Amino acid sequence: MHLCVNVAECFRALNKIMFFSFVFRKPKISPQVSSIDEKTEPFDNSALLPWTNICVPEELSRPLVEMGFESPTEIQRLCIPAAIKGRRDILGAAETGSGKTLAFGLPMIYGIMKNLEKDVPNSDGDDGSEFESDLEDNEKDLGCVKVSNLGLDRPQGDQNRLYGLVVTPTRELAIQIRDHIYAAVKYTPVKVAVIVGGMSIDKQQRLLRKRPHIVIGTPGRLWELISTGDQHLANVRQIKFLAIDETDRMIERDHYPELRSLLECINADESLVAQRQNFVFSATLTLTHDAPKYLKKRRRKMKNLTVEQKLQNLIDLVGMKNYKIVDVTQKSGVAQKLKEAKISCTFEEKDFYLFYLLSLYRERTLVFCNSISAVRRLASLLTALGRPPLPLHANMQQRQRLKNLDKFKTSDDGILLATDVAARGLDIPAVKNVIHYQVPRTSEGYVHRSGRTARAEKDGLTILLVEPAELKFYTRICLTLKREKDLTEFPIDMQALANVKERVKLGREIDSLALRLKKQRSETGWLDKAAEEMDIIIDDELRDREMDQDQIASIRRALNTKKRQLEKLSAKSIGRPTASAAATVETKKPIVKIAKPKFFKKKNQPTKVK
Ligand SMILES: Nc1ncnc2c1ncn2[C@@H]1O[C@H](COP(=O)(O)OP(=O)(O)OP(=O)(O)O)[C@@H](O)[C@H]1O
Repeated sequence: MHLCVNVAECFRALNKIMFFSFVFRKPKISPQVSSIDEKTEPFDNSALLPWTNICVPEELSRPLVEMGFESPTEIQRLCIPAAIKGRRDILGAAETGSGKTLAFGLPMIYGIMKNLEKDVPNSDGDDGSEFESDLEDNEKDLGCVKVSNLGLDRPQGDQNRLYGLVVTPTRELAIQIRDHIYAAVKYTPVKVAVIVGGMSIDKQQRLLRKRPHIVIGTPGRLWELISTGDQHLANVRQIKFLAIDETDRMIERDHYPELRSLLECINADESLVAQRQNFVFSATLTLTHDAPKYLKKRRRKMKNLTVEQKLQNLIDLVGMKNYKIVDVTQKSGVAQKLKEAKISCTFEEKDFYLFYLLSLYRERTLVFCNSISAVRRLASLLTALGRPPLPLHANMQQRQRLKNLDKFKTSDDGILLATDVAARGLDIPAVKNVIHYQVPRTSEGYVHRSGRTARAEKDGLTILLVEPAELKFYTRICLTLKREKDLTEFPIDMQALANVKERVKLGREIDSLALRLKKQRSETGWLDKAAEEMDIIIDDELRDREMDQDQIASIRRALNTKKRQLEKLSAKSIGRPTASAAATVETKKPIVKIAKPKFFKKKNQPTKVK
């Protein structure tokens, strides 16, 4: 009996550890050490110069060099000295994947290090530097770095107070920023934690009891914990550093009302606001556009802002002072190495083109849809076609979202099929192609979605599937991003497309038969169960059920036939295998100059599929 209990306990513990190992993933960076003096391998200090030259101290430069970051990126070079030396607030705009996280992360960590040096340790001399041994395994995994095992009964000295807050629009982005900052604080006593929705609030409260210096979170969960009186976050008004990533998105009207509440709360006391350093960053911070004509005059006026007006709104809302604006965005609005193309097609043809791209180019690809229902439908179709994608949308369990993201990162030809929840900030290595199954409704959406590829000086391709009803959105994006030329039409092998079309049609049939089967099964299952529970037999019910059984059998037969047909087709090659979609675009015809307003009329007639 005793043994049984122990085995059950072990099993429960194992389950718990496995859950935490991916929900609160331990950053992939090497384990934290408490001091740079503990370094084991000889280190060439001259490698630190590009960083120390821009005021980044050795403790912070060293992990960067160890990660292979030889020198700062442009945005980092322009922001970091002003923030560290000049203690300036920063409004930073730079292309996607250009290293904005460290541009605000490093000054924030530096500032906290200085505060910790200045502030007197607790009376018992505990400076929070003997840590991890006291923690349970899964708590270490929570990303609260080097935390001392303090209880709430301990007085909260400045060594263990909340200094910095980073607010981001999505949970995945918050976790990613935690990982970046975690890597950078390796040789410092700075502690970091992440607080996001969709995960156990109790565990996050426990995490906050460890008193991290930096809390990274999404507005909803942060505000929930602040409102319910969390003791560590009660200090939020006194934070000395605030970073709002993807700020333009975060302050959009009707989005993230909790962020506005949070800002009102922390801006209530003028004297505290004056002591705070603020960082406001986004790739589209300085992007402005003409509001669409269909909007009412007042709404149009509100949307038709100049860059100066847009930034001033941000400055006022966040409560910035002595700020520096650093805008190093490209004229095109997108990353320098990004190739752009489009496929003009009809609504019905989109599935064919999507499957064509995913079959011919077996590369890590992110497909964006505008709605959750589109993600669900395509996930089901692509699975039926034998190219199952990894879905990611807001209605999924957080645990599954993170699991799919992890799987995608490790699959060379993986497909992440996502809504805009994955559009901003996610830094997934080696994404080769971004496909917009539906044209994004805003230019910002296009820039950020496309920015999941061609990051950190790497190459990448973005392809828009444009149906006639979406031309107005496409035009608006081109005009806002000051395109003088129409995007290149992605070259299509028509024979391969015809092969794809046959398969997709079968795939659709299989998908719809499978759905009918599922529906029938659940209905019959319900009748069976109800009859069994009531212990009765009703003739009509029985007759219906028998008819259902016949129907089920016939659907199953049809389904199997279609599956066999698809299997046979799938054994044949679709077309010439091509190494990379980006290389295909290089064989493009000369690009067509944009002619407004008949921009799309002749040149971009949808391609007919035979
Ligand atoms: N100095 C550097 N040298 C090399 N790589 C760097 C450097 N700084 C950051 N990186 C890497 O570049 C990638 C992109 O950085 P980051 O996610 O901060 O970009 P971003 O500008 O915030 O992008 P987005 O606008 O999409 O949010 C990351 O993998 C990061 O580790």
